[in-house]
Amino acid sequence: MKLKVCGMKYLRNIRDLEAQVRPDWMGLIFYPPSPRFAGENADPEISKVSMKKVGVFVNEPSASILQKVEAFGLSGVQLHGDETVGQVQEIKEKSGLEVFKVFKVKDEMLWSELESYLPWVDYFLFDTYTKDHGGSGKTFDWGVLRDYPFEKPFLLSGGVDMDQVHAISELKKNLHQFAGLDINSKFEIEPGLKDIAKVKGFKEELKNIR
Ligand SMILES: O=C(O)c1ccccc1NCC(=O)[C@H](O)[C@H](O)COP(=O)(O)O
Repeated sequence: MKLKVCGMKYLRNIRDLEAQVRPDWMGLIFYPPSPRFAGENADPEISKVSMKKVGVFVNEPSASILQKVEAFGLSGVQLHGDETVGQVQEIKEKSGLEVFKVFKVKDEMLWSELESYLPWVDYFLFDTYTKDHGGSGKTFDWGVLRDYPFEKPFLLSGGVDMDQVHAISELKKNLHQFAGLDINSKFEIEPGLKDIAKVKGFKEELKNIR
């Protein structure tokens, strides 16, 4: 299973994550209202970190997204708001980077609404619906994913924690498109600062899931 550690903010914590865990991706939040906002007073050394860095954006104009791609050396873009298919296509075509399009789950999913995004995304990412857009620590009913109709791989997010490893393993048995997890607030000491030992323990657990 792949692992994305989202909401990283501090250079030292990022370096520890890189040295001790090296997940498939780390996420930097570029949404100013978030307590994990990484766009202000960011250490310029963050751009030199060799882990794959995904920028997380909420309804941000494309020009601003592409500027952050350059400034932070991003390898991917996560669109976490109500971005249109047209904007997702524009970001994919202009950046050529990995694109993660997020859909926030309330009670059910209208899968047909995702279909037109398929050509422009590398992964869908399913998170819990919240008015703050993300980082809620709340889990949605994963049963909604049972009838996921596409071959496009997806990441699961929203309050993911250590005690869900068994449920994750069960979900994976029935859904080969389930490619990985995106973790955040359940692995924090404070917003933006991750408990590296806990993240490392989670990655170890994921190794046993096929
Ligand atoms: O983390 C935030 O503060 C955040 C704010 C606005 C948009 C997205 C945000 N996080 C992006 C993520 O990908 C999180 O990992 C995801 O929402 C799950 O977070 P959590 O429920 O805390 O595990």
